Amino acid sequence: MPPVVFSTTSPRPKERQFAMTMPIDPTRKYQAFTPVALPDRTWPNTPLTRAPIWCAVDLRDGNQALIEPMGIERKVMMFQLLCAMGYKEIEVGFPAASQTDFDFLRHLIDAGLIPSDVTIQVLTQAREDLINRTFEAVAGAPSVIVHLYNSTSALQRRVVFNLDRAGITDLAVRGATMVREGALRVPKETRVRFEYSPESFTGTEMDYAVEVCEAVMGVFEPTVDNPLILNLPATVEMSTPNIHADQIEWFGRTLRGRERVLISVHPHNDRGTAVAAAELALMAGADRVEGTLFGNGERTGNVDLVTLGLNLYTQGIDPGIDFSNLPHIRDVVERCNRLPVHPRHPYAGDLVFTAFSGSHQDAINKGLKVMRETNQSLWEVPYLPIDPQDVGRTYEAVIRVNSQSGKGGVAYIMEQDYGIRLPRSLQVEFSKIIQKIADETGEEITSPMMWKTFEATYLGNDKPYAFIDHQTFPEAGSRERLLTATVKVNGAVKSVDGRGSGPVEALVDAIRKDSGLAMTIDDYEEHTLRPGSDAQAVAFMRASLPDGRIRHGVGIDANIVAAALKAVLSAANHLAEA
Ligand SMILES: CC(=O)SCCNC(=O)CCNC(=O)[C@H](O)C(C)(C)COP(=O)(O)OP(=O)(O)OC[C@H]1O[C@@H](n2cnc3c(N)ncnc32)[C@H](O)[C@@H]1OP(=O)(O)O
Ligand SMILES: CC(C)C(=O)C(=O)O
Repeated sequence: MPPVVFSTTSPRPKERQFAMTMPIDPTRKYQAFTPVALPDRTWPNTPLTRAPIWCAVDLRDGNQALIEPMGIERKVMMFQLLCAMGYKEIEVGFPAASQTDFDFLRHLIDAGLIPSDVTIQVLTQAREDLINRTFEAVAGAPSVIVHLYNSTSALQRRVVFNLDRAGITDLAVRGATMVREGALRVPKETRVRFEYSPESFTGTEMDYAVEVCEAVMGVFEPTVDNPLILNLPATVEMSTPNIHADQIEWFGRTLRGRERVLISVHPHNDRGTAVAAAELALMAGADRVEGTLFGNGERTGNVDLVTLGLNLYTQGIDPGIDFSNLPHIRDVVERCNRLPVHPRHPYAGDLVFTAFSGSHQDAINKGLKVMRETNQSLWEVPYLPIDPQDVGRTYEAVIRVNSQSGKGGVAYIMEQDYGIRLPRSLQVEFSKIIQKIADETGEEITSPMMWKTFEATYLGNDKPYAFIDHQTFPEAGSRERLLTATVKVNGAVKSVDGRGSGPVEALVDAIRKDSGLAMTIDDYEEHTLRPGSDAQAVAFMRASLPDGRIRHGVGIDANIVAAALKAVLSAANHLAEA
């Protein structure tokens, strides 16, 4: 497979690179979109409660926009992915347009690759030769939607077809008639349904859009049981999503025989609001959505079916599509399209479950902890609109550390990756060390880098004192214990003696006698690193000098007393350095 490309554009001409002033007066070059008048719109008060009928058009609209259109192998891979995810209507191509599309369709049919509950959809223009070829291509398929389109917008009527409204209606009606007749020629076992798109619907006067669609309905004679799909494409997204929703509601309210059609939408993303447009269109009465995985498609793309589906899911609505292995879905789509999915793409991007910033990390960390501790099923974690595990991601990359991070992020990684629950005051101290490194390097601190720093700072700081062994003895006539520790002092092995109520206090006493370091232990915590009999213990000491300076020490050992004594020496070494 060729590598996935991240840049598909040529470099800009040099002289334009730094020109920051737009030379054109937009008030003279562009005009505001004229909305349809719908003051009594009802869609704003109609929440979404169920998934629409989905139609995946990756193999047609997505494919026609690729730098390297898919060959049969990639097409089969995409088709099988879409089927596995649960799409039941899949536009597989424009079979009359290219031999590859034709051959792919024949391969799907002849090799029996179409599941019995999946309907394939094929696109054709309103041209006799193309329609005839389309029917050749679909013969033998179990269930087909033949999708006829012609542009109806004022602009295209004028510049592309040089026809008036009546001329375009005539083109559509003739096309529909040819499609209806073509359907009579296919073998009986192939169930044929029809779809008509007044292409460039968003640039079409609404009264004319209704007029041409009613004329096409007159040919297909749909019924409630065998409805015609009227697909209303935002071939070019031209307005804010609310205006698009007004168009859809207006169309549905005006069309005669609304109950005999399924209204489908097909948003493109020219203004970057295709998802919103689709959602509001569904509120406005659309029954069906055509789109592609991750929004591949002409120019800025089609509406993204993954985002739409998971937006429903996160509102507690079953999208009817399986997104449980989104990394795999993304991988297949990237291989088929030879285009990358952006790291910030909703739900699927590499970085969408990752927090670098301190306050986000802190909140996520606390949220996950509450979820764990309370065993609650309702997902409520700050900054994470969905549980990453629901889409096949892990919590591994949820928190990553750079100069924007705080103690919460550091604590999370130390616990998650190394099982070390840093006490709060040590979190503060260690995160400052990490932040300094991140600031100085300007880079991310990966988990192994963090561990190396932790090790070097707290476990490997062996000057002047390094622990070797210890023994404790009761002291006759006293409740205190005597301790003899074998240590290295700046590399030389030596015994030091002290007394105290326990081994920790006794070692502090021994150090004071040996070096004069007037250290006291302010706090002490210890926990096992792994459950089991050979578990290691990790001990944390917070120690201070009389002048108020505070330092921490950490010790790890299979013996809990030895772990604590190592932590005392680690803290002593830091204080000696201070
Ligand atoms: C919005 C969309 O995505 S629509 C789907 C678009 N997809 C594609 O175009 C991909 C596949 N297309 C193709 O391979 C080619 O365009 C073909 C095979 C379909 C047609 O190729 P050609 O015959 O060379 O026509 P070409 O596309 O250059 O020209 C378009 C002609 O068809 C006419 N036309 C365009 N759309 C339609 C239509 N829906 N119905 C009838 N005629 C149409 C145009 O007016 C123009 O006519 P003219 O030759 O009299 O000026
Ligand atoms: C053919 C139609 C549905 C289309 O692809 C579009 O308008 O974008």
